[in-house]
Amino acid sequence: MELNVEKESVQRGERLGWGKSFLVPSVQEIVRNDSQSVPERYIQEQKDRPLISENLLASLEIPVIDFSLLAKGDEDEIQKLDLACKEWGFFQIINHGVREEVLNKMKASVAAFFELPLEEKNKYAKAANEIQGYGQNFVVSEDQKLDWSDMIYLITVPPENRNFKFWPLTLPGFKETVEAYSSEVQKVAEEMYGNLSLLMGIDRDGLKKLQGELKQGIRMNYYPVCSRPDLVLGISSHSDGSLFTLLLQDDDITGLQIKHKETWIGVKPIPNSLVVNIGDATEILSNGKYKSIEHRACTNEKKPRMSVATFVFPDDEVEIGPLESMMNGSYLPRLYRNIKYVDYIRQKFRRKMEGKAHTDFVKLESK
Ligand SMILES: O=C(O)CCC(=O)C(=O)O
Ligand SMILES: [Fe+2]
Repeated sequence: MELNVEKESVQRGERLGWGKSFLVPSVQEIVRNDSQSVPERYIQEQKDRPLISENLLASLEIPVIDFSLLAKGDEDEIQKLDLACKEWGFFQIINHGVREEVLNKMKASVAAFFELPLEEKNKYAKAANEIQGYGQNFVVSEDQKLDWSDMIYLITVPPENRNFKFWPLTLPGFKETVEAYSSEVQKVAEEMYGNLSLLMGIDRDGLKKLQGELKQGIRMNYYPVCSRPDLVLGISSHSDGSLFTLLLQDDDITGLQIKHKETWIGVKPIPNSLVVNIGDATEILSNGKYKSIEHRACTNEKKPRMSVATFVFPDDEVEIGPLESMMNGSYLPRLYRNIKYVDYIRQKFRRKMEGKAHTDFVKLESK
């Protein structure tokens, strides 16, 4: 119902953008002013609180894929990728080709941005009706619990979609570094796109032909220290709306947790690797074979954590739906309806981040 109303207004030619979010205070600033107290709005309901004290099944580790083997067409590695996407929806990639120097510069640039005084960062603040810029997204009501993090989100590919009013251009090297990182990560994304095509039974360039070139947005997350990491979440449980996401994280802090077989598992970083996770769009294209997995980020008392999430997604106007090759009569019936990508994303941004509620929205009733 709601979606139809929105479609009509798009037809009337209104530019709605991807979504809106209430403006909220900087958590970094809250901690700077008072490092001990945790305001009520950040204290999660009991059921959502992280299990900090548990060992989080540390022995269970997500798969590791050697990306250089995929690029060579190594059959065993492609099978490993299939299993990683199917059973886990999350894996770490090594030998991905993004230069170590670029990874380090990217981390340094993100750190330098968040170190800027608040007045300076606020020059790049997002407006309530935009998703790009410095601030927080997915805040859709006044009484919703808030995440213990700040972020800056920038659309990076295609380059003509960059909106430099949100880029801290006065920060030395920031633009060059983000551009270099964006283009090296995009190559990894292209390789992944090709492999996903093969895994879904179409030609290597099949997804590109069907869905067009990959778009890209980079979300830089900053999680300040928290005196009560047992009460808050850095990012609430959610799945990504992307085709897939490539995450760069600090080497020495385990903050990311994924829900695997109903249990939260911590993702221990492998230095210089990237974490890849399947997004909602791939879940829909694959007719549910590869699921977008719920994940969240936890905080700690000792050290702020940063992460860089690169989301790759199709064009707004592309219709996503299960590929023909992923449906097969009564054996593999269609499980999701088709939806224009921009409509999917708009409904996603209209709700708070809430586990898998978003893919359920396009799921068909029948099992
Ligand atoms: O910081 C992390 O580990 C997770 C970030 C994330 O899930 C996101 O930005 O969508
Ligand atoms: Fe995410």
